[in-house]
Amino acid sequence: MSSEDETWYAEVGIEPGAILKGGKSTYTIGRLLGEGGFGVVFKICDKNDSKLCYAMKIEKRIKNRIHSKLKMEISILKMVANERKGTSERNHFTAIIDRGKKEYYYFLIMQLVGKSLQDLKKDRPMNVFSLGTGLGVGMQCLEAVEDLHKHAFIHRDLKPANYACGLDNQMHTVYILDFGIARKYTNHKGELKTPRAEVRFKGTVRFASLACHRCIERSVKDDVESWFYLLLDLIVKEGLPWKNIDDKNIVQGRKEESRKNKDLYGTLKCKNDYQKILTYIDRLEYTDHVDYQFIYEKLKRIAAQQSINIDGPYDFEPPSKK
Ligand SMILES: Nc1ncnc2c1ncn2[C@@H]1O[C@H](COP(=O)(O)OP(=O)(O)OP(=O)(O)O)[C@@H](O)[C@H]1O
Repeated sequence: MSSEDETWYAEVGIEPGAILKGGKSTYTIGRLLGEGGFGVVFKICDKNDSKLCYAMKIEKRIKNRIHSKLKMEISILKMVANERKGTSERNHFTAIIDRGKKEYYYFLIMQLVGKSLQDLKKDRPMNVFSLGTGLGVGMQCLEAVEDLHKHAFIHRDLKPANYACGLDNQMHTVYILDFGIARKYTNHKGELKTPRAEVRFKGTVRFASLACHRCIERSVKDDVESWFYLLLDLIVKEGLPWKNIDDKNIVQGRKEESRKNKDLYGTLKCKNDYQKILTYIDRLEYTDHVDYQFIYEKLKRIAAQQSINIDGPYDFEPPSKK
C-alpha cells in the first residue's frame, strides 16, 4: 500500500457496496461523503436495516504514529456524550454509533448529518444566509464551541465547512465536526497548560486568529476570534476583506488593518455592535475565560434592533417546516 496513494482506502476494501464488520453490527458502505486532511468519510447503512444510515470516518494506521487524530475525535465525542446524559440542552455533537480498528485503518461510525454550512451557504444568493438564519446559526456555532471549551478542549479549526445542519427533523440543529487538530488546554491537574514559547501555524488561513498567525499559543479566546470571522462569513455579502488572499502573511496584515479600518462589516447594519464583540474578543488574554453570554446578548440585540427573528425556520429548512 503506497502512503502517497490518495485512494488507499479502496486498496483496503473500503468502497461503495463493500461490507464492514463493526463491533456492534455489520454495515454496507455507501457513497463517499468527503475527504479531509486526515480522514475519509463514507455514508454507510446497517446491513440488517438499510434505513439506519450513518457516517463512517476512517484514518489510515501509520506505523509508529502515536497520535491518531481519529482517536482524539472519538475521545472528545465520547466525553461529551457521557457528560450530556440526562441533560435536555441542545446537543451540537454527533453521537458515536460504533468504532474500532482494522489492520490498516481506524474507523468511527457516527450519526449522519446534512450539508455543511459552507455548502448550504453556496445554495444562497450572494453566498450568504439571511440575517435571521446567519445570526441564529452563528449563535449555535458559538454554543457548540462553548460546550467544547467546558470539556477543556479548543478546536483550532473553526470554519463553515466544519459545521453542518442535522437531517430530517434535526435540520434546525447545527453540529460541530472534525476535532482533528483539537487540543486539551488543561494539564492532568486541570490547570491551564503553560503556553509554549512558539507554536506552528495550524488551521485554515481565512479563519485563523491573530495569535495563530503570530505563532503564539492559542486558548479559548482564539476559537472565539475564529468564530467571529465565521459569523461574518455567513452574513456579510461582500465577504471577509481577505477572502481572495491565500498568502498567510498578507492575510495576517489584512486582519491587523481591519482593527484600525473597521472594514469587516460591508453593508451590514449595527456595525458598532459587531465591532463591540470584536473589541471584547481582542482584549481577551491567554488565561482569560470567555463571557459567552455577553456575545449572545449582543447578537440578540442586533437582531432585535432590526426586528429580525433568529429562532424562526432557517433558509435551508424545507418549506413544510416554514
Ligand atoms: N457525521 C457526518 N455526517 C455527514 N457528513 C460528514 C460527517 N462528518 C464529516 N462529514 C463530511 O465529510 C467530509 C470530511 O469530513 P471532516 O472535515 O470531518 O474530515 P477531515 O479529514 O477532518 O477534514 P479536514 O481535516 O480537511 O478539515 C466533510 O465534507 C464533512 O462535511
